[in-house]
Amino acid sequence: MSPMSPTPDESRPPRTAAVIPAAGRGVRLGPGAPKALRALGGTPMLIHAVRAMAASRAVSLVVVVAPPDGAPEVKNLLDEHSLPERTDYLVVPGGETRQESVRLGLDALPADIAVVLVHDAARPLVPVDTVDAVVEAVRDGAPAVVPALQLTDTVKEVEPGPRGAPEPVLATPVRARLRAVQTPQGFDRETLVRAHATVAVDGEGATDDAGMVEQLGAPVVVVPGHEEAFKVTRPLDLLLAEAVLARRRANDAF
Ligand SMILES: Nc1ccn([C@@H]2O[C@H](COP(=O)(O)OP(=O)(O)OP(=O)(O)O)[C@@H](O)[C@H]2O)c(=O)n1
Ligand SMILES: C[C@](O)(CO)[C@H](O)COP(=O)(O)O
Repeated sequence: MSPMSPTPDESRPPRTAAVIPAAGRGVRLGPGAPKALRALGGTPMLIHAVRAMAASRAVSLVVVVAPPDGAPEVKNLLDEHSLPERTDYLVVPGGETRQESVRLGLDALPADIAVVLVHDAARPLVPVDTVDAVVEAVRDGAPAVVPALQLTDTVKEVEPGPRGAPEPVLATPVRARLRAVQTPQGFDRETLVRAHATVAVDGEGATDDAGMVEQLGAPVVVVPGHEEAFKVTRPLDLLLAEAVLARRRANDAF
C-alpha cells in the first residue's frame, strides 16, 4: 500500500470510482457557460457524462470536479436530474488545469476505492460497453488502460510556427502505430495517485492521465475505443453530438 493511499476498511470489498473533470471553460467551443454545463439535447453535457459512468454496474461512486466557483450549482444539477440510485455522487471544486482538477478529484476518494476511471465531462456519449471494457482490463491486472481508435487522417510532425504561417514538416509517423486516445481512462488507484503526486508536467505535456503514468515507467495498455466517445471541443462537435443523441432517442422510442 502506498503511503499516499488511505487505509481501506478490510470488511468492504474494493470499489471502482469515476472521477469526472468538469471544471474547464470550453474556450474552443465559444462564448457561453462552462462547457460541462452547456445543453446537449436539453440536458447539461455533464449529466450525460455522469449517466454514462453510472450506467456501468462496476462504478459505485462518481466524483464530479466542478468549475472552481460552481460546486453548489453542480450539486443542484445532480439533485435535479434522475441518476441511478445504486451509485454515490460527490462534487468537489476543480482547479486551473485539467491535471489539477483530476488531482482534486482523487483527493476526495474514500479509502475503499481500488480502481479509478477518469472521464472527461466533454465526452458525454461514451457507450457503457467501452466503460466496462476499461474497468475489466484494470481488474485483469493492467495498472493503466486507455480506450483509443485507429486514425483515419495521416499525421505529420511539424516545427510549430506562428499561427497561419507554413510549418516545416519534420516527419510522417507510421499511421498503423498511432492511436487517438479517449476517456474513460482506467487505473489502479495507487498507480494514478503516485503519478499525480510525483509527475509534475506543465501544459501540453500532460494532456491525459495515462501520459503521466507512462512517465512513471508503468505499463499502459490500449483497448478499443468507440467513435461515439468523441470529445466535444469545437462547435462542429456539438452539432455531431446532437445528431448522435437524436438518433439514440429515436431508436429508443421504437
Ligand atoms: N481546469 C480544467 C480544465 C479542463 N477540465 C476538464 O477536462 C476535460 C477535457 O478538457 P477540454 O475538452 O480541454 O475542456 P476545456 O478545458 O473546457 O476546453 P477548452 O480548452 O476549449 O477551454 C473537460 O471535461 C474539462 O471540463 C477541468 O476539469 N479543469
Ligand atoms: C484526456 C483527453 O481527452 C484524451 O484524448 C485529452 O487529452 C484532453 O485534451 P484537451 O485538449 O485538454 O481536451
